[in-house]
Amino acid sequence: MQKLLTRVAQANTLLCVGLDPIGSDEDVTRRLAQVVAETAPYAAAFKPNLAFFLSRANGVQLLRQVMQSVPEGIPVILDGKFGDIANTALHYAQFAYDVVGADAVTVNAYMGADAVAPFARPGKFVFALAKTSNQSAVQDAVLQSGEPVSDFTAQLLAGLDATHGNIGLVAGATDAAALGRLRQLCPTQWFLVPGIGAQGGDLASVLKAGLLADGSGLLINASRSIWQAEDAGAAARELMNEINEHRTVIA
Ligand SMILES: O=c1ccn([C@@H]2O[C@H](COP(=O)(O)O)[C@@H](O)[C@H]2O)c(=O)[nH]1
Repeated sequence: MQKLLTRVAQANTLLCVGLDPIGSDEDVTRRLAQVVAETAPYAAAFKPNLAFFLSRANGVQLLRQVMQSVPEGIPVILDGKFGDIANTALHYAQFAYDVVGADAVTVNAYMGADAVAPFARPGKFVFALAKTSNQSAVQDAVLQSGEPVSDFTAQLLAGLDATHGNIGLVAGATDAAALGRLRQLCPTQWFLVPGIGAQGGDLASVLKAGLLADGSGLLINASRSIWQAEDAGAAARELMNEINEHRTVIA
């Protein structure tokens, strides 16, 4: 969290650059280096999605190469959506932190607190899925108590953050109303927000619903819209500026 806060303050950005590489091994190696170098000045964080690396024979090697190319001081969130019993989760955590060297991970909170806790190592950070950006998200299901699963999960994650101090939420940009409810339930935690760009989330509504009073608290992710842009640096800069315009209005 300290690394993220320092980066956000120094570079004045809430943009998370998603790395979902597609193409031949040769193209991907070159494009990854290019996208990281061109977007780094505008990135509060990078988010490589593990699936796009594991689908290649040299995936873990490529991921470690990416880690080395990220400039010092920019946090890397490994988007693995890990979720298993604690004994197994411990091994996923070792992979993410010790093998890859990530600063943070995404975790699936579906299996409960003990599945999240192994990732909450001191000095590391966890973004746990609370409300995903896909249309058929099961977190919209309503419990007998009358609250949606997403809100129940958010309360679980607020409790975990009170214990560990390093738990944030994943909240999709495609449902700003739900994101606003999560903000009520988790008034200080950081949210990682995918769904802007290719998935059509509305940036203004998301920022209005989720920004903290000091204009922080959200990491806005964009993957395909940057990866596929002719000029990745320009795409990142434009999105960062758009986010900052809204931050100025809201703060
Ligand atoms: O609810 C979620 C959780 C994670 N993701 C991931 O974020 C990026 C989004 O990519 P775009 O190209 O910007 O749509 C991708 O890695 C997803 O797996 C998500 O979209 N929604």
